[in-house]
Order: sequence, then structure tokens, then C-alpha cells
Amino acid sequence: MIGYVQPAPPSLDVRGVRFAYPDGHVALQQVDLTVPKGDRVALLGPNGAGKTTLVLHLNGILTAAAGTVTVGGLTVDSDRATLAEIRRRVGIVFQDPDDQLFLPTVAEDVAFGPANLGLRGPELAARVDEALTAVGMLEHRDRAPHHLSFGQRRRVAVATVLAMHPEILVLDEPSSNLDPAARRELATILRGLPVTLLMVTHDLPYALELCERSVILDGGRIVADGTTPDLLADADLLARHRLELPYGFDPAVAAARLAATPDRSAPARPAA
Ligand SMILES: Nc1ncnc2c1ncn2[C@@H]1O[C@H](COP(=O)(O)OP(=O)(O)OP(=O)(O)O)[C@@H](O)[C@H]1O
Repeated sequence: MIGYVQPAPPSLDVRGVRFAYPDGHVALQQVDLTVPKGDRVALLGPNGAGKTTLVLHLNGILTAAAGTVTVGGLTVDSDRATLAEIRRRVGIVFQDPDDQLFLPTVAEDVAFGPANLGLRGPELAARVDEALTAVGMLEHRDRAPHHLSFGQRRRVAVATVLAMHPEILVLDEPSSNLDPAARRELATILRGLPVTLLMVTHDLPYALELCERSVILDGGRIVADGTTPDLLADADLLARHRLELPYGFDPAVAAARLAATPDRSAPARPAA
């Protein structure tokens, strides 16, 4: 008999999701989005498009009125046991790192999640060091988070989520408030992580740099889904959805330059 290896389920599968806030405002309508394991996808869209609302569905903070969300094949629902596993699988890094850092030291903040999963002793210490190493912050493990720079705190916030070994890392505006060097360093770190990535951003060059694919959400609907260079080259599409490239930025030139840089041309796809 010929052996058959089951393909890995997508990291994220959103099917027909509709959501209205209690005041009746419909924020998501018939949203479909599949993100295969190991891919990096940018979620673009103007203010009020529904990006945050969609992200809050990924780990069950909000529940769809219709449709389903599955993460690595597990359906997001309100069952407590499922929800705990979903929240481990979906690592959300919020825009303000101070929302995620609240303990006296960096190491304690990174240990918080895995300790809640039951890890202890050397296993827990190894998990913390692994996550801090991934974001280049190991040497700061015993420092107080509030003594770090904003860029360093954002990296520690990423580590708190990586320490849970998530299926998918969801980043809300990861480049905001970073100086150019910190922005570039974070891009290098994110490119090197062997995880699926969904990045909400208004920073279109950052989307181009990190994500081979982009999705545009507007008015609660997905209005475009394609390669990031193709989407950013479509001036009419961008204008229709209030997306703007920085003055003088040529996406074709930037894409060609990125493609010529070996470690930047394609995301690292982890083993299924
Ligand atoms: N608690 C709420 N009650 C009612 N309407 C809401 C609530 N939160 C958000 N909305 C509305 O839902 C829509 C989508 O909002 P959402 O925050 O998801 O957009 P967004 O794409 O994340 O925007 P931004 O880029 O500004 O962060 C908006 O019209 C917003 O006004």
C-alpha cells in the first residue's frame, strides 16, 4: 500500500464570517480567508475597515454571528477547553507592548504564559530563553520591562507570545512608533521566525518587505487578495480603499530589490 501523508491543515481558515456590534453596526460581512501554514500575510485596509474586529475573532474574544474560524484545524468556539488551546495557538501582539508587559522582569513576563500551561523548572527556563533568543533580547532577561526602549519592549511582547509556541503570530501594527533601525531589526527578526504570520498594518512598504501576500479589507469585506507587489502596483485599487504609499516609493523597484536579496525573497516555510 502506498503511504499517504495528510497535508497540514491551514493555520487559519475563516469561512463566511459575519459580525455586528451590539449597536447594530455590521463590522464584518461574509469574510473568507485561508492562511496556509508558514505563510506571511498582510491585512491591509483603511481606518474602520474591520481589521481589529477580525483579529478579535481569531482567538474567540469576539464570536461570529455567522460563519466559522478554525486555527490549525481546531474550530474557535466558546467551549472553555477549546478556547484555552485556541489562545495558545493564536498569539496576538497588540500595538502597545505595555498592554502585554506587567511583571517586574522581562523573564517573568515571558514565563507567564507557559507557566500557566503548567511548565516548570528547567523546561520553563528553556522556553523563556528560546523565545528571548528568537527576538534578540536574551541579554535583557533580568531587566525591568519599563527600563527598556519602546522597540525593545515590542520585541519582548513578541517573545511573550512566541513562548507559547503559537500556530499563528498576529501582529497589530508592528512597525508603529519604531525608529528606522528598530523597524528594520524587527523585520529581520520576524522574517526569521518559523511561524505563520498575519500582520495588520498601514505601513505598506513593511507589508511588501515581510509578506508575499496581502489582503485588503474594507467595509467589513475582503476586497482584494493577491501578491503584495501586485496589489501595491495597482494605484486605482489603493486609491479606492484609502491606502497610500509613501511619497516617491515605487513598489516595483522595492520588490525587485527585495527579490535580489537572498534571505528576503521568500518566507521560511517550516516543516508541516
Ligand atoms: N464596540 C464597538 N461598537 C460599535 N461599533 C464598533 C465597535 N468597535 C468598532 N466598531 C466599528 O466597527 C467598524 C470596524 O472597526 P475596527 O476597529 O475593526 O476597524 P479597523 O480596520 O481595525 O480600523 P483601524 O485601522 O482604525 O484600527 C468601524 O466602523 C467601527 O466604528
